[in-house]
Amino acid sequence: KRGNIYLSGAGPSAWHEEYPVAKGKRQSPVDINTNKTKFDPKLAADPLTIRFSDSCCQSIVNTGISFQVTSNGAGCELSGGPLDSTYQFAQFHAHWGAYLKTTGSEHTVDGVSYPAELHLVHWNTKYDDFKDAVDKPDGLAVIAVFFKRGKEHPGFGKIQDLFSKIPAKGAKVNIDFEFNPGLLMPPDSENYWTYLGSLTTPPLYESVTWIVMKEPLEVSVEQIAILRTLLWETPNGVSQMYNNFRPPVPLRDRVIRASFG
Ligand SMILES: NS(=O)(=O)c1cccc(F)c1
Ligand SMILES: [Zn+2]
Repeated sequence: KRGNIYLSGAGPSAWHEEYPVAKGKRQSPVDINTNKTKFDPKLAADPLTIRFSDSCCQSIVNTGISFQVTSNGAGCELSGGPLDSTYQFAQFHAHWGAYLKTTGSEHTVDGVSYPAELHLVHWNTKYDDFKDAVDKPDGLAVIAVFFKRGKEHPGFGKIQDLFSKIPAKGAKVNIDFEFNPGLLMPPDSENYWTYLGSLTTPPLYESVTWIVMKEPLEVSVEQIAILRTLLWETPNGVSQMYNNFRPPVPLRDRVIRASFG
């Protein structure tokens, strides 16, 4: 189906036809070449403040390109570090690869992919709401957390238990248990890279301050597989959802800063 932005036409490499900004100066994701990142003591001096709450996740929806846990943002705010304003939590979703493949994440580190990447999306409260913020240069802040195969993550498993209830694009269910997205942060969330980028899906607005956690979060190999039990439409009909990631694009005239030395 035309609707699948990763599988219709030539996929991400064709997005520029409809969204010329795809070839812009601050696109995402990028490869994080750790030989070229620059430690910024200012980031260490003003630590990132990440606040989540037990009651901030209302529902989960199949967006047709990922799952999305949506929040009213109550008590979930992000400030400090590279941010000059307070950003409010809006949603989290993820991107992942195919069975037995190592690809799946959007950002890479020294050319290496992780099997999946979680995005926790926040909007700048200087704007009225997410929709107003989404296309402004300082509109969004997204925390990216790499998933790595390892021990099971029961917290994320609670969210994955809902996947069977959202089998198709547009399907949505309420989350009637307490879930604190803080569970999805890696043990050490002080070490991160940050740079100015964009949404990684159309419309690719250049509105995101990226905060990429250095430490991955461990989830089990089964949990990586369960991501692929979500379904999406493809040119050959409904099938398992995977490879919903944009590969890295040129860094252009940007330096990725590190909060650690
Ligand atoms: N994948 S992402 O850059 O986090 C993203 C894409 C589209 C909308 C949004 F709020 C976040
Ligand atoms: Zn994303």
